[in-house]
Amino acid sequence: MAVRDFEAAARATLDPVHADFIAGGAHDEITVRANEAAFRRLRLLPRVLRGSAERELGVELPGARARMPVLLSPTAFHRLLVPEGEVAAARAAASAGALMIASMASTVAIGEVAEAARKAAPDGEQPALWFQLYIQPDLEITEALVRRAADAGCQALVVTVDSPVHGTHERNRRNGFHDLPPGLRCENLVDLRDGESGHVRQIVMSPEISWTQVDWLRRITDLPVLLKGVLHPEDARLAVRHGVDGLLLSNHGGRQLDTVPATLELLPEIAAAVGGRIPVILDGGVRRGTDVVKALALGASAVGIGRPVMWALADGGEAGVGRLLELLRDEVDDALALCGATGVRDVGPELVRPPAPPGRVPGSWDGGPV
Ligand SMILES: Cc1cc2nc3c(=O)[nH]c(=O)nc-3n(C[C@H](O)[C@H](O)[C@H](O)COP(=O)(O)O)c2cc1C
Ligand SMILES: O=C(O)C(=O)c1ccccc1
Repeated sequence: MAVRDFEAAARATLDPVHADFIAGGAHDEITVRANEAAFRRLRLLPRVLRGSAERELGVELPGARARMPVLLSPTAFHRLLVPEGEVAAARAAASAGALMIASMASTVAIGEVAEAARKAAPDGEQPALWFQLYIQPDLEITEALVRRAADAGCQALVVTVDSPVHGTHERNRRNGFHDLPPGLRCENLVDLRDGESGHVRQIVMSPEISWTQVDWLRRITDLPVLLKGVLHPEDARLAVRHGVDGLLLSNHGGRQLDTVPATLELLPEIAAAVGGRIPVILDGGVRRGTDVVKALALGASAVGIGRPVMWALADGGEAGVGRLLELLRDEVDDALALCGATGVRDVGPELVRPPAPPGRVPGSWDGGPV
């Protein structure tokens, strides 16, 4: 079993329009492919004779602790895939001790998602749950959303900043997929402010959102604030200066600006810009335990997965996501053991190498006299 088996299984059952919604990216999908390709290119160079009987897989993140370094990046519209929607993902995450970032564009209200997570978590464990936010130009609406997330018990806000406009997904355009089908809606946006019961607002993506609103958000909430979608090292430095509590280094799975670099390629530069002052979490193209170890080695505190969660949900609901997380947990543990590492904090850049250049390998025997 591998993550790619979940994709194949999901494709066998999913409406092809929904499969395209999940798989698709912006325009030519160059960045979609680049994310996975960057992991495939990089090589691991293990240490030997220095491991331990068990690996420490737990991570401390702003406001939350998780039992594994793989978290669920925010993804919209889970009820397209299974009737329980986000509740199924939240239960599986809480049982596995994985952090879930609930999407603002969730088809179950954040209060219900949090309640499901609490019930599924082992006794005495607080489920790790963050809320993803698109700052709305109407700050009263934004504040009401923040209050809903805080009241639900979310431990941090993840502000997605790579979406000043909607990404152009040509597959959706070709398929005529523009909205949720009747009966499903963005439940977090129901009955916000305008009183009219049952009224659902549209999520507004606005190019006018700036650091001013990020500063404002930091003033109106005590929750840690992370930014998702910072790619430029200069913006990473600005984020630190604005008192942001963490970065989710993400290109939205190649769904916003096409042709941006793979997140793994940017990681060393972003980690250097941040200089350990705040955690950097990476997502985009993570499909194997070895991918997780590569990202950790290059400076990530944890990694996120997007599409794999959608495939696992489509394939088997809560149980499917449970199997996916168990698989990745085992793969990470295995890769760390094979690297001679005692845990997620025991890996550094010395464990990765670029592939050898094509042609003759330096230092190898060239066929001449020995
Ligand atoms: C179907 C789908 C829906 C998504 N919805 C959201 C969302 O609501 N908010 C958000 O910030 N990112 C969203 N993303 C981006 C993910 O959070 C994440 O950055 C990306 O999927 C990671 O790449 P991966 O799919 O290769 O793991 C979505 C991605 C997919 C595939
Ligand atoms: O598809 C996406 O990537 C995404 O971020 C999104 C946001 C809002 C509604 C639906 C999808």
